[in-house]
Amino acid sequence: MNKYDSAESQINGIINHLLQLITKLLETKSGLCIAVSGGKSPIGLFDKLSQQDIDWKRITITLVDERFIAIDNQDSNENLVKTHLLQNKAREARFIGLSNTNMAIDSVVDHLNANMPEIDIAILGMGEDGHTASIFPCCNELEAASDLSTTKRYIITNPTTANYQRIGLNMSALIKIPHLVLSINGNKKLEVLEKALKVQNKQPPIGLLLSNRPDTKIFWSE
Ligand SMILES: O=C1O[C@H](COP(=O)(O)O)[C@@H](O)[C@H](O)[C@H]1O
Repeated sequence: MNKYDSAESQINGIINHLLQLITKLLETKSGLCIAVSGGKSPIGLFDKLSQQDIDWKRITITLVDERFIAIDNQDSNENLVKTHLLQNKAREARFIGLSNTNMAIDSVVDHLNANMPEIDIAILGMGEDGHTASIFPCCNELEAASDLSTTKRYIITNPTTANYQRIGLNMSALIKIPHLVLSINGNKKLEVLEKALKVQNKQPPIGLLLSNRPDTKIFWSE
């Protein structure tokens, strides 16, 4: 785990890692798909990442998860990404969102499962309950969302401790993404993460992810 003494140095650490990784991957691939998390934590990272000299025309940005709400809603992860990441130099990136409230949620998920590109890099977050993406320890869908044998990638979850119905990548899809970055802040989340690193079961979801992907690059600051 990379621990930093300020959020600014943590962001710089993640950016350096991403710049090296993206440059290397673009030597052999014509384009890359990067899935990012929403919530409140990634705002500073998005603002800084948007200013980097990256060949953004070759980058597709998508989300690891989304709330099933209109995209102009303040709580929409798409809204957050459009406001903070798809700005400055990153305006040239392509974006694929996950929510479309003009369609029934099942049809949206079917469409995503049939059409979404493979993801090369995911920037994950974690809640204080150990959820990652929209796989919440409290949700009734936890067992299905944690089934590592499923070939479907996108699922619906209904968290009981957070608002909104969600659409997101399931655990099987998350652990197959070649490059995983986990960014977390605060002592409470550090405590949850350190406990989760010792478990092998589905509780909390971040524990299942990290036990399957010990190569995940973790960045923390208070
Ligand atoms: O609901 C969500 O929560 C997690 C963590 O969010 P944060 O505000 O505590 O950083 C986030 O990673 C996920 O994408 C989001 O939809």
